[in-house]
Amino acid sequence: MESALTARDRVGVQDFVLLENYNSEAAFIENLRRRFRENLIYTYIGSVLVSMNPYKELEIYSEQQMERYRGVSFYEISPHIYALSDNTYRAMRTERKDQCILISGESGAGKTEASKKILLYYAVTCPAKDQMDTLGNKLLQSNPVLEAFGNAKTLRNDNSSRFGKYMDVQFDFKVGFITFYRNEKKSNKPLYFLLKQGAPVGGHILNYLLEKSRVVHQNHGERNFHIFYQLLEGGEDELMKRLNLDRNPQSYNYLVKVSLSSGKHSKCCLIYLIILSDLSYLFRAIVPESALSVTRTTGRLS
Ligand SMILES: Nc1ncnc2c1ncn2[C@@H]1O[C@H](COP(=O)(O)OP(=O)(O)OP(=O)(O)O)[C@@H](O)[C@H]1O
Repeated sequence: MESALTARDRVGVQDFVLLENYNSEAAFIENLRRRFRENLIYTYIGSVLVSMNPYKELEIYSEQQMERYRGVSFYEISPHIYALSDNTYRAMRTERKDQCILISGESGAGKTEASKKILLYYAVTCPAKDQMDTLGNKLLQSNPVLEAFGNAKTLRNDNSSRFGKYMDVQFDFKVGFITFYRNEKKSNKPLYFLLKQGAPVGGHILNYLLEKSRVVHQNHGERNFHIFYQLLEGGEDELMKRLNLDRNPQSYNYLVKVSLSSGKHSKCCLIYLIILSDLSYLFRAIVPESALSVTRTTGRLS
């Protein structure tokens, strides 16, 4: 198992706990900066992962990288969101307790991307049950739908989530026993329960605090929810005709700069409300329901 840290991994300190000047904000920032210059965007503070948005594609999310982090202890290898994902998964299996990963940060920090990386890690590395082997993929594939209705371009982020998201992934388990033998005699104890499978079998995505006001008002330089533009751009001709829509977003006040008193029509608002009410059914179809859920906090990102 490869666990050696390269010289590059050792730029600065990879855990702020090891920072000599640990109570200096300047030293903290300087360490982040030194690592960031080397495209090392992850640094630990103990079990918390600090992530910096590189705003460019880095070659650190491949399947080979996932393999590197599988089953390896947190501190043996350079900090990574896969390390946190793997650690959380293993804690769930060994402690047999629900786990929670809390992702926080300002707009554009990379929270949504981080959550996708975590899901991708589970989709690729967790054992899969035959009938459910695409669950991780289903959760991932639901993202574009959610983002169409809940994301919009803002001044800080071209794909800003305008709602809070709670997502849980449920894993199956099987209770097993180990019976210990001493001198070929069966001992009464101990009997251990084992979490044997650990395959993702279900999940939920809950949305809350959707910024509904964006439908009728956006700040300068910002846009309405993606779905409006996607509908006008990609909707089939027949649908466009039925909804009496024209393809040019400029025709709609709500898709350019809004003036509520203007005479232009606001059909998109109505369409949005109808589609939004259908969304829960759509998700029920994509994401099957099942048993376990998550609560324990193990880390913070971004
Ligand atoms: N790990 C990463 N690698 C490369 N680019 C990234 C990464 N994380 C984020 N980005 C870039 O930054 C953009 C903003 O990230 P993201 O949408 O995840 O931010 P956010 O914290 O969810 O913002 P908001 O709170 O506004 O929704 C992404 O669209 C992507 O271009």
